[in-house]
Amino acid sequence: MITEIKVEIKKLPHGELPCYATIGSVGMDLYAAVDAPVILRPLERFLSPTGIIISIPNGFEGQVRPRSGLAAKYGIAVLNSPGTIDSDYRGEVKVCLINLSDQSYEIKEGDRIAQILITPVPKIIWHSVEEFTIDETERHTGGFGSSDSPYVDVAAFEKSTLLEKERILTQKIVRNRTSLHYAAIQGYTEVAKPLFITEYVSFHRTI
Ligand SMILES: O=c1ccn([C@H]2C[C@H](O)[C@@H](COP(=O)(O)OP(=O)(O)OP(=O)(O)O)O2)c(=O)[nH]1
Repeated sequence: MITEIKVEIKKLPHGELPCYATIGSVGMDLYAAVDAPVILRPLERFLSPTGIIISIPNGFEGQVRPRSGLAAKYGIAVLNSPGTIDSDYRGEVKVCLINLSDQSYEIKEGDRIAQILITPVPKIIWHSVEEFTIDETERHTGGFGSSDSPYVDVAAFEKSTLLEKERILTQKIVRNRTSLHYAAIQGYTEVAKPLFITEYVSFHRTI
């Protein structure tokens, strides 16, 4: 089912209405509303006008995203991707382009330089707590590439609670037998055993 939402738009003299390139496109192309061609040298950036002003309904945002063709073929990216268009913004929509290639790139009037999506955004009301309702998660505090390593962080493992040890072992056994090995060596076999039966079997089935 397709939901249609009316969004008010003003087309400036130099602008063109963004439109969907195909029936199934989710982003609408934004056009460069430049008076004269602009040469973007390598690593140069340019805030391109688009010639449109939009009034996004409250509860929605505009996202300015790059076009993959421009990126893949010419190294042209949207620097602040995705650009955020606030619902209370009444200025001209602009696109901050950057040339990440080693060749100059020419932007001409009417070029399709980016795409815009209007998407719903819930209003968040912070609810301060001392403890989270759901505190134990598979990721826990891991981030920034933590899931890359198949090995148990020994120091962190030693310091963790039994519940955390179970969590670490569950994750690591599925990825790599080293942690199970470690658990057995360190005498954590009671923890590892029930996990061994379920996780180790499924590990072997998936490889
Ligand atoms: O790619 C973009 C990003 C932003 N804007 C406009 C609409 C947006 O509502 C306004 C502010 O953008 P943002 O909040 O990202 O910028 P800021 O640096 O935080 O500025 P401000 O202090 O004005 O919010 O600039 C654009 O036209 N194109």
